[in-house]
Amino acid sequence: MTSLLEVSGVSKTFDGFRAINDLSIQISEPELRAIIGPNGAGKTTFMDIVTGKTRPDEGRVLWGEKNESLLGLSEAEIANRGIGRKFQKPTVFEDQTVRQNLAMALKNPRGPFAVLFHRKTPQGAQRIEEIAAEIGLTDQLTRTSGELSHGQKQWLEIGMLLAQDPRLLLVDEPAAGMTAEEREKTTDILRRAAQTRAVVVVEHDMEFVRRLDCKVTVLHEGHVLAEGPLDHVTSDPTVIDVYLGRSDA
Ligand SMILES: Nc1ncnc2c1ncn2[C@@H]1O[C@H](COP(=O)(O)OP(=O)(O)OP(=O)(O)O)[C@@H](O)[C@H]1O
Repeated sequence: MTSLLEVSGVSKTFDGFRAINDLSIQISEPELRAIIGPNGAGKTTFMDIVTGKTRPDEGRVLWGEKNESLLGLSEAEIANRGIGRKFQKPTVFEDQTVRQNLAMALKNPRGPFAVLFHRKTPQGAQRIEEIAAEIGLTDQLTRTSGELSHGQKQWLEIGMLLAQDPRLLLVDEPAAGMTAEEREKTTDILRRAAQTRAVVVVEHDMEFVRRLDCKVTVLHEGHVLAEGPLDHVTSDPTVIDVYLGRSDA
């Protein structure tokens, strides 16, 4: 495991309020990491900073073997480096089939016409089958995406991100609105995806985080409060005090 993303000493103030406060987080490759913390802890802002949506006031965000700074890059440039983000709400093309959605998302050879022709190549078709298997939608490939359940749409969107072959996948509250069975399948998908890449999951659902069975980072007031296995962080008195004991946890 080598360090893929290194966030160090990052701070961000909004209108005098310090949402991120001297935050340092390192993500390896491959790795599955869960980030938990009470409302307002800075989880979304952390992802906004990594993806270039929000510029920090200070600190470093370094990427890859060459320790490239992501801070001067646009959101598109950062995405091109191999950072994919899954927002809470699924955004698949509802009128298109599952196969068409995956075909559109496949990483294509660069060039103006490659996108048009790529879909028809045998490699593209094979990759679609592989991704469909990875997200458990093999038997849904010909279905119109709008007909899928909420969970299936979430998996399709994860598949569309996997099609881009990201080195780091940021996933925001994947379990929200899912049935228990869907949540279980989602943990399987994320765990599998994290065997070959870095996957960072922001989640409130503790049972979901437990099933992810990975290193957990607890954020509080924009700072890392505790880090380690779930049992370790959940037995930390400060974590219990600020997070687990609260009704919004
Ligand atoms: N663009 C912004 N302008 C002003 N304040 C902001 C902005 N973005 C975030 N904040 C504030 O920064 C703090 C951290 O917010 P953030 O959304 O990162 O927390 P979070 O841990 O993701 O919370 P939640 O679990 O509720 O999604 C909050 O107090 C929020 O109100």
